[in-house]
Amino acid sequence: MTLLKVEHLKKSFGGLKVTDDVSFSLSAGERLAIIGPNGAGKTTLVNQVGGVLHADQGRVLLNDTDVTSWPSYKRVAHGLVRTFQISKLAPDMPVIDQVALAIHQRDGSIGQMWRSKNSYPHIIDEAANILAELQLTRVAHNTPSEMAYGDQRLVEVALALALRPKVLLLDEPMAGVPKSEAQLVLDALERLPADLGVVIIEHDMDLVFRFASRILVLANGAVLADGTPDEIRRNDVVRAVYLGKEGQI
Ligand SMILES: Nc1ncnc2c1ncn2[C@@H]1O[C@H](COP(=O)(O)OP(=O)(O)OP(=O)(O)O)[C@@H](O)[C@H]1O
Repeated sequence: MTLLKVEHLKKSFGGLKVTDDVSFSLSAGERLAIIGPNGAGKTTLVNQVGGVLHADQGRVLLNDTDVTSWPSYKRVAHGLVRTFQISKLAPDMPVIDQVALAIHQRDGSIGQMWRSKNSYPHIIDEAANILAELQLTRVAHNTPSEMAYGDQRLVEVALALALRPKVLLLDEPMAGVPKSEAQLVLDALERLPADLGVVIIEHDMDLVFRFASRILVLANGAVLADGTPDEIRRNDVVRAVYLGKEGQI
């Protein structure tokens, strides 16, 4: 089942074409990595898909509904949720409360946050389950300011999952994560719900080639290649333009 369709998106900043006729689709359960050199247009593309930025031309379809003109909050309500490269966590609030807040936001029951937690046990249970799926139970009652950076990035994923996405856009989940914590993040990402469609922007090629079922390579805003990790690894044009002639992948 196709969850997301991007058709002929175009975006320019002044004379600079940053998205140049990009099309791709994403099915339920697919893990699509978008890779490309710095400045290739990955973030700009994901911003247009998420509705943070509007395309000059082209369409974005979510479950066959044209959402091109929709603001991001409306796309979120229809199952398209993204995380950001820069942390948006509240530094001093226990993470289980932050996840509960996201669930309340989703359900339109934010007013209940002022009551005792005993009055919304189902929400606290759901928050605890989301954290458990990401192997974050051990830090559920910690605040981000006292957590390892890799765990903080996973809490961002937990907040996104609390919104019950069908499509999750992950913007560089490994950015800033020390090598010693990388395995933990990858393990958690591999445990994301099987039917979720995931689009990931990532520079860490270890993660990309282990996590992705398909890879879209961008260069100068245009699609250079779209294929399975094996096809991308063997693609001479990708090696020459992006990965270096020796092909470090
Ligand atoms: N608001 C803006 N105004 C003008 N130019 C912009 C703007 N946002 C991005 N650009 C330019 O668009 C191009 C694509 O940027 P983008 O951030 O999408 O690339 P990227 O592939 O995500 O890069 P990186 O891997 O470094 O994050 C770059 O040349 C960038 O300088």
